[in-house]
Amino acid sequence: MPGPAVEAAARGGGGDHGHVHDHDHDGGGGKGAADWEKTYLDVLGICCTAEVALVERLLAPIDGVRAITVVVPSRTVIVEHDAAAVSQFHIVKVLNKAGLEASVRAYGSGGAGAGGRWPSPFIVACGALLLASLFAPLLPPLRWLAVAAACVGAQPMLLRAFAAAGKLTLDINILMLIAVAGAVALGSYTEAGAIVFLFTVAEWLETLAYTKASAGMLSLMSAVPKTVVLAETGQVVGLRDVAVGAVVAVRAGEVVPVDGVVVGGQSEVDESSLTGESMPVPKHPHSEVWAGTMNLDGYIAVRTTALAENSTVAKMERLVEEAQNSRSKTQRLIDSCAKYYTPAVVVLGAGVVLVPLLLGARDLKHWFRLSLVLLVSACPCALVLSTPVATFCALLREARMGLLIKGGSVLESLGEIRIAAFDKTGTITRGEFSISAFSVVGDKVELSQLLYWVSSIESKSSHPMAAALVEYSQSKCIQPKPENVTEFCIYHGEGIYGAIEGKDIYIGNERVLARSSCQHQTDDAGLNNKEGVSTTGHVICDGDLVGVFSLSDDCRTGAAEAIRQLRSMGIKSVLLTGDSAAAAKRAQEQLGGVLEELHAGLLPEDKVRLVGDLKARAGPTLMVGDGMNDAPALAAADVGVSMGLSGSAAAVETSHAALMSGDVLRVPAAVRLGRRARRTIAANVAASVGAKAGVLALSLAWRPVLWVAVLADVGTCLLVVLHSMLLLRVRDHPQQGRACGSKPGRPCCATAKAKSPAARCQSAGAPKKIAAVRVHQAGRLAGGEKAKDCHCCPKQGGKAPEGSVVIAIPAAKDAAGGCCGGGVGKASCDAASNNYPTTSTPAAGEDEVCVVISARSPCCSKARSRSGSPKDAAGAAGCKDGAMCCSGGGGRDGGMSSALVC
Ligand SMILES: Nc1ncnc2c1ncn2[C@@H]1O[C@H](COP(=O)(O)OP(=O)(O)OP(=O)(O)O)[C@@H](O)[C@H]1O
Ligand SMILES: [Zn+2]
Repeated sequence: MPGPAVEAAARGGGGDHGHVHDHDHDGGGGKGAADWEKTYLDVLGICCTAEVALVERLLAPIDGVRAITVVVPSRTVIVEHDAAAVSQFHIVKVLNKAGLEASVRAYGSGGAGAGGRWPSPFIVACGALLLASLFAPLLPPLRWLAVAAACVGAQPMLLRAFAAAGKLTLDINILMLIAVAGAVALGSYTEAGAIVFLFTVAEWLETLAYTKASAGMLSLMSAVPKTVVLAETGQVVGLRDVAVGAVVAVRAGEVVPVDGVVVGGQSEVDESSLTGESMPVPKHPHSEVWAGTMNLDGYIAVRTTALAENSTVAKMERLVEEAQNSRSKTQRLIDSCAKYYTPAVVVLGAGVVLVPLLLGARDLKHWFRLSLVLLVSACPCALVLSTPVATFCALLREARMGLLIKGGSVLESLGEIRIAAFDKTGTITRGEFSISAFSVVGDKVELSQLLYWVSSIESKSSHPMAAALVEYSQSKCIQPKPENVTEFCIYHGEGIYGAIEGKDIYIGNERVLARSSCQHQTDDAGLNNKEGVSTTGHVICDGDLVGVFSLSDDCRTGAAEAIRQLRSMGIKSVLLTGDSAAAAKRAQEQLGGVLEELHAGLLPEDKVRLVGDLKARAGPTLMVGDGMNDAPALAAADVGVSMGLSGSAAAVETSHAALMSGDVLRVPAAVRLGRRARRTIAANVAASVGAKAGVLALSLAWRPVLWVAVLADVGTCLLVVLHSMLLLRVRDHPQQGRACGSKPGRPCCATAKAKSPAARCQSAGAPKKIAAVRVHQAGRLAGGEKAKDCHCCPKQGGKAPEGSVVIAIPAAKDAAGGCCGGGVGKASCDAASNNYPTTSTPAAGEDEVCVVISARSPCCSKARSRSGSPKDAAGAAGCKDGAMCCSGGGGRDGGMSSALVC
């Protein structure tokens, strides 16, 4: 039996997947041979995976059909076909001839079917006849009514059974019909009627449940209008014909048809279909808007930034579709078991009759009955559905929360996460920088000249800092002229380079200073001491430092709470940032010290390596990031979550899940749901296997009862579906989640409260020492090429990426009592026991300063014994009692968790 959702490339191979149209019939035709169209069909006759093969065998031979996708959980068949060669109605007709009850889904209408709401006349008649037949003890001929009930109710089953038999597929309908025939042959008419009635009623109830689930699916993909109004001319054109850069008009109450930027008017837009966020978002010129969101009030003119088929909502739709088709590990395992289960049980059923028959057993009726029970139990329906339905519901729930998960296996991994790594800029923080200072160094250039250069070059960068710098210049009445920039280049983790008016200009952090071979000793102490500074930037013109600036960025609302929630679930959080140690530190302060580790100054490849280390050290790793520099790390993590709408396209592309809003609290919620889905699947599997085992045990221990077997089969099917649907009702955030996160005006709730002992500890001693960290780092990197040769504490075996700053976080005083996990050596352990940051002097001949800013969790002896090097052992031994452990338990690569600054 094939999987519950199988994509069958039927014809013409897998050509261009990028160009897929929705199923509008009028807009599509006559554009040449390759006008592929996608038709969505509700097919009520799909009971379980058995019908997948049937649907494929029916549709694949049709000319003009390119691909068939069967989504069992939502009973949807998606057919990609050439509209000119084969119409939707022909496809529907073929399916209906096989009794599959197919209908074309109208765009925006509720899913699985118009016919689902009330039981079909067949079911009603079957029930009525069966009820009447129960009076047979009073009037014996009434018992024939039960046979009539079976005949009437079995009509739809018969059609499907014939179609399946014709295609040489053994499906549930055939099995049930054999059981009915057997019951009649045995003279148990009531039982025959009961089998049919139970089966059809259960099927109907299942359909009802599915309808509900897939209706949610469709409301998620809110209907994007097919036509748009061009703002300038008022002309109405087809959505597909809208070019990038066209300006379209969106009136109040209309759905935004394309992704774009507002160029006129203002309004509030409901983005809940994309982000799951119910608060309307105000839009004014320069705001971004997305297709599929609802313009609530006011008129806006939108300049499109993407073709309709590349809009975010179209991508979402494709993602959700693909997610339904990708099978998880558990699902694959179950499917391959199911493949052997049915034939095995059918053979067993035959054997149970044949062997006693050949041996001349007396009680043949008993064996025949047992054989029928086995046949009925041969459908692994509930087991096969146990995973996909739960996955479908969980994915749907996540999507409604604004998190698009690319498949069941990702969901499965999400439930296993042990450690979470967060990017800083744009993930933990808003990525909305404000410039706190911008000054000229030396007298080579004027401020206005400098701002003009910087803003012109930054206009070409998509880094969050760039937008702030451009805006700052504009606020000083200086207009950037990106067209004057003749050369442009991005150095990841460093900054940018641009040539303008014959000048070579570098903008970025200390690394860029080194790159530009600027000999200037950085002297930005004045900037550093300012309250709230996070990042310092440099402008180098033709090898001379000509400007410095500082920017700050606030934490996202709920970031601290999200990390705290993760911690309460046993998941540690670490920070991986390309930004400076000072900025990392500031974020940590704002968060109230909730992060276990900070890693700063990382290049994209360092992030990948650290994610690999986390995986080896702690197990399944979650990575949340937004930038281009996060993309490789997102791919490397077990689950990479990108910040969808605000994040870079590369991050969204390589991640396993995309968060459509800036609400980081969705991350712990998603993990919770992932865990819940795992439990649901486990319970489903247990119930479906248990039911079959129970029927078998009952048959052997007492006597085989057919209707009990049928009830167990269809009953567990129904149970599995209903149980899975509970996932749809999981609440977004637990109560505590919202409590402080939603208070406006506070960047991070933890900062405001500053209740945690860690935070108190920090405010006592940390900031001063932290400044020392930064100075050391800056000093080192400003040294030009030396930065390249310097390894951070080589004793660590190079675990800490070159040039990075690793800081273990101040611990709560009451958490003392651990040990030093290793890597940092004795000096640091001693430092650690002081509970505040300490700088140890460099050992002779070493160009490094190891800084330990204490640590968080007490580590266990197990972790200690694992650290291999004698040096580590010595370090561990030196700080047995009272000393703190380097966070992360100082496991195999405890070096990573220590604080090292060269
Ligand atoms: N366009 C730019 N203008 C000025 N400085 C830049 C620019 N791009 C990068 N930088 C400098 O390079 C540093 C590292 O950038 P990178 O994109 O790797 O990380 P980030 O976005 O700051 O942090 P995170 O990794 O947390 O997202 C920045 O902190 C900044 O100092
Ligand atoms: Zn079934």
